[in-house]
Amino acid sequence: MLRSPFIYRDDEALEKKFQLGQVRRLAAYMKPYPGMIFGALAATCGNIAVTLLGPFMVGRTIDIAITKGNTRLLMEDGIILIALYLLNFAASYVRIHLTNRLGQSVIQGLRRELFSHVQTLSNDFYDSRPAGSILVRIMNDVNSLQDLFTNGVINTITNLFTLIGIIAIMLSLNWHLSLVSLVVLPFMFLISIRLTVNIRRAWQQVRLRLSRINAHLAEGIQGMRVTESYVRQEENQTFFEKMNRDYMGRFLHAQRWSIPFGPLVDLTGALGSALLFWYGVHLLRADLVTVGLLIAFANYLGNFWTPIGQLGQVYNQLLVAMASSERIFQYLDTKALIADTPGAQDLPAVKGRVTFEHVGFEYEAGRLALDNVSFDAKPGETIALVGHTGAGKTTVINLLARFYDTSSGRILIDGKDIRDVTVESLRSQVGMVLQETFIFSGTIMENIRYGNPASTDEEVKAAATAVYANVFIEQLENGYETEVRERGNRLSQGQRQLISFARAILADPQILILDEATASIDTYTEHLIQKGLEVLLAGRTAFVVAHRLSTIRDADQILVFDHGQIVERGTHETLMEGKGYYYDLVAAQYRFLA
Ligand SMILES: Nc1ncnc2c1ncn2[C@@H]1O[C@H](COP(=O)(O)OP(=O)(O)OP(=O)(O)O)[C@@H](O)[C@H]1O
Repeated sequence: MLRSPFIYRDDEALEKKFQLGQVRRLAAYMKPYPGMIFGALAATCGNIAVTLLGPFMVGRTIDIAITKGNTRLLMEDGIILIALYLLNFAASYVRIHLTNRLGQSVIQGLRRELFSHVQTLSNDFYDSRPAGSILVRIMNDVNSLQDLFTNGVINTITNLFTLIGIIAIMLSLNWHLSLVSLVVLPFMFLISIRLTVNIRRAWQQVRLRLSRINAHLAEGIQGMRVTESYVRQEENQTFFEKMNRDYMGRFLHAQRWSIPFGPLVDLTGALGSALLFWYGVHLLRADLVTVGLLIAFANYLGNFWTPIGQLGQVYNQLLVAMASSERIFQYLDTKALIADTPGAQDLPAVKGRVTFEHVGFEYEAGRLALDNVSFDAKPGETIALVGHTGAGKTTVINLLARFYDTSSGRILIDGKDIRDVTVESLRSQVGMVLQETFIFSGTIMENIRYGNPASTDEEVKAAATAVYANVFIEQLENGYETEVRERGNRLSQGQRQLISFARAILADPQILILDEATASIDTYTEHLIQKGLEVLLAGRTAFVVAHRLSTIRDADQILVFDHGQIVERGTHETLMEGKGYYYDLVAAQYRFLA
């Protein structure tokens, strides 16, 4: 059986208490659309008018036209009623159209803002949360605000006015009868608020179980190879079935809450009508009311339910929106750790000198990942960074690309502190070839062009040819137009690395960061990579987290890291002669990779 570590972390509450500040902040998103709001409100006035006037007209028709046999008036009232309901239809059409447009516009704007903000956030943000949770916020949390923006605001105004209007008309027609009719009102409120809260919570639990199943499935499918190799299918199946049963149980529980809702509403409505007619008949006998008035009251009573029910719904939507918007605002309020300092200027075209001056860095307070690191790389040099795992090599390149800022010391490019230049101008001149080359869905051509979107097909092909990637690309069934699916599953590690070389050539940065792939690559591709690498490194200042002895051997400087410090430096020859740390490292790690 899989135990607790495999139970997914439901880190987020599904609803939160009402908070006025948050509501105000949400409401501000509707500000850019005054036209739609006023249009929808105007249309809603049409609906309110019909709800208020309809029963009154029916009552009048019964009393004056039908009871007294006035056919002319009957015709007139008939035409007025038809006109009223046509108006209602037109008003509803316009209102629904406008509120949907409003809801979608707000949601689209919010999602755009969220995505563009998340794109500016620094690595520390992505380090601390799984991609799935970011995705959920941008999609699900924003979606869950949709109802509120689409119906919430306009419906609340409509419903409040409708209720006040109905009560006012009823009181003005006959206050005795009004009080009797209003007896059921508190029960209606109670059912609407209490029951729907429980129903909502029950369905939230269902959705939670469903998202756990989804998370488990996603992980299960991604990790299928590991599952198969450890023969863990049966355990996985048991765990999945447990989740499945849990989901079913929650679904049936939610159903049990939902089923009585409709009948209870009907029952309360029927009780109200019974009460109204029971008392009404007394008044009728005493000639205090007319039949028409009684029927008008019954209609008004029927019209109570919709606004009360909808107000209950808005209340529910608000509680859910509080939780979702809190999470959304949390992201929007997260400041990018790395941002342009005031007065930052563009980094001029780089020559390629890179200097680290007493650089120290800690990811977490108190744990130095780099400690007093200094070196100077001249334009065009290749600097190999070597050391045991966790020694600090990746940290050096993370700081150079300014994914993080140094905790102490400074980094200079051509003598300029990288914190004084704009992040964009820095990153556009520092190319990166990472171990795990990300391949986007699309063709090989598009994937290479990612390095420089402005390049022509010929330039893409020239770049691929320069790093010997053309050799394997031309053997694919559609050459450069071959579709590679998400993450490039159909390409080998070596082929992906060649594509990333071509990308980098196309981007043509003066400073290049290269994290060599460690995966074993067949000798032929290895040979291509070797030749491609020479072309790629030529004429650029390159920092290579090297895993091939050949790359290290050709480097102008080798920096040997241990526990965040440079413990040795020099060329392959001088370091080997020294028979120190590097010598041992090569003997232990790189012997077979030569
Ligand atoms: N995002 C992070 N948050 C916290 N600590 C980190 C983070 N990334 C790295 N570290 C820590 O910083 C230290 C240096 O890590 P770094 O990734 O620079 O090592 P490395 O030499 O590149 O190792 P490898 O060869 O395994 O990639 C390690 O102790 C590591 O645990």
